[in-house]
Amino acid sequence: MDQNALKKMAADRAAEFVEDGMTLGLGTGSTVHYLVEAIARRVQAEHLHIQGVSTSSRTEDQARGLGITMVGIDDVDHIDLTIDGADEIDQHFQGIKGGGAAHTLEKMVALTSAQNIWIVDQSKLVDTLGAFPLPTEVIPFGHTQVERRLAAEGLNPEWRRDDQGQLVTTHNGNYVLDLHVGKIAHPHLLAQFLDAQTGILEHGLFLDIVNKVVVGTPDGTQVLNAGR
Ligand SMILES: O=C[C@H](O)[C@H](O)[C@H](O)COP(=O)(O)O
Repeated sequence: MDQNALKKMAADRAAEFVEDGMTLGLGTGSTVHYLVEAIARRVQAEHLHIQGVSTSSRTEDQARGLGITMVGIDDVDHIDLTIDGADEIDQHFQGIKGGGAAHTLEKMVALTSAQNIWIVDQSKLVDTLGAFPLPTEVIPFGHTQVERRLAAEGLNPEWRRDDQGQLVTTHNGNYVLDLHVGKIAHPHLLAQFLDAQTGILEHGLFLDIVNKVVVGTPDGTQVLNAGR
């Protein structure tokens, strides 16, 4: 079974957690693409009244195009449930996100949400975080100084570039600095360090956030409860 089939399986299962009347946070990425399709099918078939809050223009455009009502994050007083993908999830349900450079908006939506579900294929489950380079979003002013500071700390920073070699920019017009840190033994300590760095708008460590993980496996979907 290919990876996309597993992503779709997880997305379809997670769409079942959507209830009539909910304000929903919608993440970003290839797995969320299947989720938005699955939610749109339910909205149409069951005449659900839901509204979505997006984490990227990609998701926003797709959801609107499929007939899902979308509202801005500053126009809602709460979000009931956010469903998003992830790049890595460890045994303690801590995660890395931002492979699509959307982690700042995703974290804002996740932290506003009463519940968070992540949808992944089984390859995203790891013992220890860090094989996936940790994304950080860096403001353009002084970005080289930020890179030097992180390099001096041994965090092996590398600017993310597109196929033409241009620096990737985020929704906010900032750059993405990926940290090749290897195994992250103490994610909270690293998060604390990165949170304190002037110039880093946000990093992709999502700690103590997710409530449930829906995993696509060749034997079917698994729903893992994080116990929070
Ligand atoms: O910035 C992107 C997001 O954090 C994605 O949710 C994450 O990269 C997973 O994406 P995908 O479902 O495409 O593997």
